[in-house]
Amino acid sequence: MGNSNPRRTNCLKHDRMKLATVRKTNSPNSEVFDLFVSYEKDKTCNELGLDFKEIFTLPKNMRHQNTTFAGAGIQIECDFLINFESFLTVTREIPEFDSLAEITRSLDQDDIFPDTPQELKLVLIHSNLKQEVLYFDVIEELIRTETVLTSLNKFKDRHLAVLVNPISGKQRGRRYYRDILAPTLNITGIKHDHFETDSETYIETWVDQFSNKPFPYTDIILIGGDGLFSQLINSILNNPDCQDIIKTPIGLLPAGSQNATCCDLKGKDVYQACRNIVRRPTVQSDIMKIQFSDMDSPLYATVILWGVLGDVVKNAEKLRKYFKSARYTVSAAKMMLSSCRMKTYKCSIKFRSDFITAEDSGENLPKVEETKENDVIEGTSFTQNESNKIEEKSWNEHPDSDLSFLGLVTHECRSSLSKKERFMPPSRFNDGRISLATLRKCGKIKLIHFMKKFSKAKHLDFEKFNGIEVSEVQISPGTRSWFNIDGEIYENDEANIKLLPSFLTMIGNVYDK
Ligand SMILES: Nc1ncnc2c1ncn2[C@@H]1O[C@H](COP(=O)(O)OP(=O)(O)OP(=O)(O)O)[C@@H](O)[C@H]1O
Repeated sequence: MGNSNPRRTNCLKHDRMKLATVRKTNSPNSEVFDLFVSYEKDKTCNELGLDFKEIFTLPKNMRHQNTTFAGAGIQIECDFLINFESFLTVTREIPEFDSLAEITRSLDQDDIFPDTPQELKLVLIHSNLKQEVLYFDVIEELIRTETVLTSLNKFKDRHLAVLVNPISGKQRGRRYYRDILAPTLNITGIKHDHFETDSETYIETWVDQFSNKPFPYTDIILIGGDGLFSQLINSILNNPDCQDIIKTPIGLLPAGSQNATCCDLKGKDVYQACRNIVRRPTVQSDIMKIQFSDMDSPLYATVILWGVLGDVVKNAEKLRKYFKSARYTVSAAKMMLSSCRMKTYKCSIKFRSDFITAEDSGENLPKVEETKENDVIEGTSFTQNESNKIEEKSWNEHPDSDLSFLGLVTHECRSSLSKKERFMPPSRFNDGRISLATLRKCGKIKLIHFMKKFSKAKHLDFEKFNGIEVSEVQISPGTRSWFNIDGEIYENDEANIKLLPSFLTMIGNVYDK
């Protein structure tokens, strides 16, 4: 969220560069301030670099004291401070949200000295769309400030495809688009086309239209949940004429029920997710390729759940209409309150832990021709070649076979429904590992204890819980059972899951470990 607390006092933690002398009103008699950007101590400050930390003003007469105090840890009061984490952009005019396109155009013009005299002012905009106006006396200082601050938005020529799922989660997708993303994109001059899903197959058809054509967008932005994201990557990767699209950076706005993918890319807060979309930091992200024993095409996912979690999600889908994003909780509660004993989920698990880079994997798309050959398996899965390959490799037998659940994830899996919950706290999108989590069979009371610890991300030391890092897994329940693949449900009796490291370019940041 935007942080513009005018009296924060820690700006001297950083070194700083003065940009200009400014006033807060356009009256020539108003109080004068010095405007600074700060950057981390001991780092070289590159005028057009991206390492700035804060923008702040100090009363002009504090300048000398300020120099004396630098580094001494003495607290002084900034009159105005914006953390760069929340700073969105800077414009020349106070934006009116219906005429934002005009403002963008005026910013794009090269003639920075307009014919008609204008007020020398800049409007600093936070990611919560709050604004701060600064008036300048000297045009050169205004331009320098504008140049330094706009340098943060380094990707200018972008054209976004924004896809909104209006039924995701609490059905806030349309509102997030209309009230938050669209105005933000307009302010920052980022072009976009808007699409709204009207059926479960919309995404697939949308991707299909670009078969064998140049993809016209620089970024794909999804306003929805994890299911929408999963649908997008599967629609791209399972269409041999569109696989090149997977190179496109994908950004998310958290409008779904859990939004694990978006939360783990530091986008739990919708404004923060929006800021990520504008600034466009990217993370090369791992995904898993899943080959079911009786499905022709593989699936791609970041989260696979099996056992009680597969069943809970399957039953939750029937409750979507009435309980929306609370459906998972209701489905779990129903299972716990039923008179039946907890089911034991039996399966044999084999895994490998030889970690490879994207180059080694030989599956780093987009090599469209290669993908056609290797990824779209003709006929039944596990062709002779493929199964021979599996046998040649050194597989380890997992010690647990009577389970409550099994989970495979390529990221932590935070949840927008809970503050602390994280399925696999050490896992990161870009660590080149699949985290394999198992919970040995337990009764309802034990499971409740586990869930209590789980909700605080303190479950890693739970006696029946086991978490390991793997590169490939074979799950054989023997009988057909439910697999939850990124929130979608598939019934099968065997799955081979392989890590594709650094396969996707996701917009966002990962949390430090
Ligand atoms: N207009 C629509 N009508 C019906 N279903 C749709 C429509 N648009 C998308 N879908 C389907 O909705 C499903 C779920 O979408 P999404 O992941 O966005 O929300 P969610 O399930 O509420 O959130 P999460 O996945 O975070 O739990 C997707 O599988 C998608 O196919």
